Amino acid sequence: MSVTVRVPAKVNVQLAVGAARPDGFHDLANVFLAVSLFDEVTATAADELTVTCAGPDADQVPLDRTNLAARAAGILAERAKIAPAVHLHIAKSIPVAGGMAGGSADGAAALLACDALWGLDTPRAELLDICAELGSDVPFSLVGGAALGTGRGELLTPVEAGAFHWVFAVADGGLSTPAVFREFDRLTAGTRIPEPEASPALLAALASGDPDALAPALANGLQAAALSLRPALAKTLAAGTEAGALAALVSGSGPTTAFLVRDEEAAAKVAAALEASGTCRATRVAASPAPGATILPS
Ligand SMILES: C[C@@](CO)(OP(=O)(O)O)[C@H](O)COP(=O)(O)OP(=O)(O)OC[C@H]1O[C@@H](n2ccc(N)nc2=O)[C@H](O)[C@@H]1O
Ligand SMILES: Nc1ncnc2c1ncn2[C@@H]1O[C@H](COP(=O)(O)OP(=O)(O)O)[C@@H](O)[C@H]1O
Repeated sequence: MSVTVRVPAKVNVQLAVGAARPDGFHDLANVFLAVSLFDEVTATAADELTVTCAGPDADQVPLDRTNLAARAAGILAERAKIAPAVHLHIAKSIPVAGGMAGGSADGAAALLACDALWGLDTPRAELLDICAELGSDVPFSLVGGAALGTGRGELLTPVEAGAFHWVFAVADGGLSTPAVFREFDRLTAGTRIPEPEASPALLAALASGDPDALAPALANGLQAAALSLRPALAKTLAAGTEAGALAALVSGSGPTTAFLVRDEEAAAKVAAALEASGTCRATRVAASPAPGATILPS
């Protein structure tokens, strides 16, 4: 018997970053938006916990117990006092280490798939607790749509979002999330860092579904740090803007870059121009909001 769960990538339409906390994390006002790039995780009964992965970036995905899908299965089994007897197969489409929460997505998907496979019927609140234990981004991967994440990003409040169109430029290689936060600390050392707060203008623009209102409100507090570690991303951002994107920003901790466009036609044009510019490895077109982790019919 198998259970397959489909789970979306995310872009952060606002990422306000506070000062480093004593536990090393940063308080955030993190406005997450799920986009229609999906991984699929299939859980199949097996003798022991194993992970396989397929897709263009599969060679960059760890297959041991550090894989977030494996960690999710391990934590759920331990709580239920059963053996994690499952094979997890990840059909990977979300860029790896790209600032689109692909590992988090697989963690949330594996949790939902194992819960169904093992017939545990774990309450939603408990699943969200396990997600928060796995990582700051993981609760959002479970719920999808659009949400404001506070605390380290794990405390979610749903927000309203109209439909938007996006192009993503995938960079060569990844960026380490902790390294980008460390670079943020270095760049802001000695400055007063305000408490992170969601922008009312951004939330109103998101709800309106008007890309011309959303474009000037997009803001990523980690962008300067990502650009400092990967200066070539500035060329990618410029290439997308020159091709007619309404706005360009780094997705989360990067190095994937995100381009807000008016419609599907503009998306195809901007994607083609980005590919021709030679400033990225590949492009992906997507729409938002996308649903969170969902069990597919068998
Ligand atoms: C930056 C964001 C934006 O959504 O995602 P990515 O763009 O990397 O996908 C997130 O905050 C990443 O969340 P996630 O990838 O789940 O991070 P975690 O596993 O919880 O933490 C990894 C490390 O990132 C740093 N970290 C993470 C979250 C946070 N609020 N403050 C931090 O300082 C810490 O150094 C931590 O040890
Ligand atoms: N299922 C997974 N898919 C991708 N990466 C994973 C997974 N599990 C653990 N990782 C590790 O997490 C790191 C960050 O990957 P990812 O979640 O894709 O990026 P980001 O944190 O930038 O959104 C990877 O470099 C990899 O070592």
